[in-house]
Amino acid sequence: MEKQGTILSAKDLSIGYTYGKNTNVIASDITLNLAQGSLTALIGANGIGKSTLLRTLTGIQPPLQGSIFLNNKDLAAYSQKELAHNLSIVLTESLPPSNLTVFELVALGRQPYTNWLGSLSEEDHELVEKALELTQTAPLAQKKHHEISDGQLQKVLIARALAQDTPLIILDEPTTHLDLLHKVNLLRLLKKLALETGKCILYSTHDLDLALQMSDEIIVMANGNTIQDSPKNLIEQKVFDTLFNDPGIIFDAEKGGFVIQP
Ligand SMILES: Nc1ncnc2c1ncn2[C@@H]1O[C@H](COP(=O)(O)OP(=O)(O)OP(=O)(O)O)[C@@H](O)[C@H]1O
Repeated sequence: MEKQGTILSAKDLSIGYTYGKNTNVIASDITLNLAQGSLTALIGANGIGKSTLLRTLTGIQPPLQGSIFLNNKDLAAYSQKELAHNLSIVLTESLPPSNLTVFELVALGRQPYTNWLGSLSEEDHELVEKALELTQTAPLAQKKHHEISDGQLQKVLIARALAQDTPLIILDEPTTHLDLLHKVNLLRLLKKLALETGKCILYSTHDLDLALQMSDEIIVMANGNTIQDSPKNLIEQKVFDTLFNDPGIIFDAEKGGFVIQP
């Protein structure tokens, strides 16, 4: 039985790649539970398997073992259209060249609901405008998307996910390319959206100090195991002390951040 308010859960999950008869297991025994209205960070060293896990949780690649449930239904049983009504994905990759305005880009989030001509109903228009407002990108609406900064584009892509109106939003490294101020602003926005709209938001990041301060929960991928808990509990369990396997990178539990010994 799933916990109340659970949007996404995985049990005894193994993730990785198969080539013919060979299997490369990247991580196994992953159990996680993401609730409505929560902001969860996914952290771990380069190459540990964060993107592989996100690709598996979004149905882009199948799990090697175990089960994933989205809104109480097996992820494998979703059609593409149903999935687009339940899950939106924000990637950091640059967008293909186009002349779309910010409004048009955000309106693409309505595609799973529009008719084959892609014309927007009144409700679609309202949802796009609301998404622009929530992300404070309404003043950019008529600009071409290639005329805005990286920080603004991240917000616009989040607006597109909001316009898609799904209970779960997954973001792959949304703070990459941003300076500290814009990283903080983006995480504040995600936290506010989780709180005010009740959405379940999962994002991967290398900004550990920020993840510790801004997230409700953290999923830590480390060699051999994956743990999910609140930042406070993870600090108490000393999970961060051995994250990098380097005696010169020390976690200072009092400051709640990493200290480097040169
Ligand atoms: N398409 C693929 N086919 C086979 N192996 C892959 C593929 N993509 C990634 N891998 C391997 O899976 C492992 C985990 O990679 P992944 O990209 O999931 O890590 P990550 O934690 O997201 O890394 P980073 O923080 O550097 O983005 C790596 O050993 C990588 O070489």
